[in-house]
Amino acid sequence: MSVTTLTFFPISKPFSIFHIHTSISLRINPWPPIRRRMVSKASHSAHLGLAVQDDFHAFLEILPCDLRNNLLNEPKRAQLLEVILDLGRLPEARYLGDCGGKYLRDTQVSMEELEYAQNAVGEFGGDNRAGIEGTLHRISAIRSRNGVIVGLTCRVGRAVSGHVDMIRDLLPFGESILFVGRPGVGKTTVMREIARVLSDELNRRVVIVDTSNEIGGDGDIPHAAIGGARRMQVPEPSMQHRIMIEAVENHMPEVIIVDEIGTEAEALACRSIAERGIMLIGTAHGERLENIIKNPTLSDLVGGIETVTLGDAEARARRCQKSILERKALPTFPFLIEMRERHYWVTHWTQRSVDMLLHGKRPLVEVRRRNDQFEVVIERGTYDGSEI
Ligand SMILES: Nc1ncnc2c1ncn2[C@@H]1O[C@H](COP(=O)(O)OP(=O)(O)OP(=O)(O)O)[C@@H](O)[C@H]1O
Repeated sequence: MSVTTLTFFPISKPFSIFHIHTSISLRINPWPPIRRRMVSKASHSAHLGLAVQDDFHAFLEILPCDLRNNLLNEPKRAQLLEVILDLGRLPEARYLGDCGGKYLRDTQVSMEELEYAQNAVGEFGGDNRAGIEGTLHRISAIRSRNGVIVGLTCRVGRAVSGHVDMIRDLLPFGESILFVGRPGVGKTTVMREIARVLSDELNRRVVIVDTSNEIGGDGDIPHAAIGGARRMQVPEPSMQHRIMIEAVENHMPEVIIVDEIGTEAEALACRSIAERGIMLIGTAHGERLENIIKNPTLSDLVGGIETVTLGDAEARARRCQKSILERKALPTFPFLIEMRERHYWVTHWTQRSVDMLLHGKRPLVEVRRRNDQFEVVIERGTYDGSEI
């Protein structure tokens, strides 16, 4: 995969988020002309400036007894992503970033231990995922050919508050935002907090279409982390698009939040919802904007692409080939955020970035990151995307 680099404009004096955004119309140009840098202080002060709640004891309950103490006393507990239990193999803990993985004991996982874990969690859905009632943890199963569970990936779910400061300034405008990034980078976690901020602080009517109960947690009463946002459960993952439309038709939302947009039907449902003026907050698989542009199923989210044949004179004037790629329509999501790391995000104004990438140019983007004081710093830079 090609590496994307960013070059920054020099930083001048700081601006407050409020000052910058009150005077702009996002549909015309989201980046104000003289912005170089803006800073917001993280509003919470527990782990690294964020308030993190992880219901860790409930997570430990589903694991073999001898692993519990081991994990409870682990100094890297805040970085723990998931515990892997595979039949006949050593149980493993996986940590964020460079921390890697670690075996938790030197005896293999037994069938009894897997059965114990299965009994301790809720029912597995069509996507082979289950949860622990009242928590945000996600348990995913691997089955044998005859349907028996032979492996479990137990992911720690956390309610984090303060993380949304990375994009808090974008939320009041009601423009749809698509998050992309590698698995585990924190997309679902931030969507949960966005749901809370939009419903409780900005008083929007928010509906979460929660396909595997990952955003609102397991059980029929959603987790407090989503604030006053309402949550619609989805009986089968293949019905996600239908529930999205049902949410709009029956519950009059101003905002729809949906994780893992992955099929053409879901992409179409997003377009139809956006055309009704409803704000969408979603995630899609892919690490970069280019991945979405090149993905035939998902490219509609960023406007879609088509091949256009130019006349001889036009091609000569533009100094390009006669067949070129153009964006087909307005993007469903005016903003696309590449979550490169938990605290390092690249924000695209989708329409302009797609056009420029299709023309072989490097668009201007906003890089949002936390500095050493854990403040959010926003800088503008040119994006060095790979060739489309
Ligand atoms: N800001 C944060 N602080 C602490 N832990 C976090 C933070 N963001 C995410 N996590 C933790 O990282 C793990 C992965 O987060 P999350 O499920 O949100 O990732 P994701 O990008 O949605 O992954 P996937 O694409 O696989 O669903 C979880 O255990 C979550 O609790």
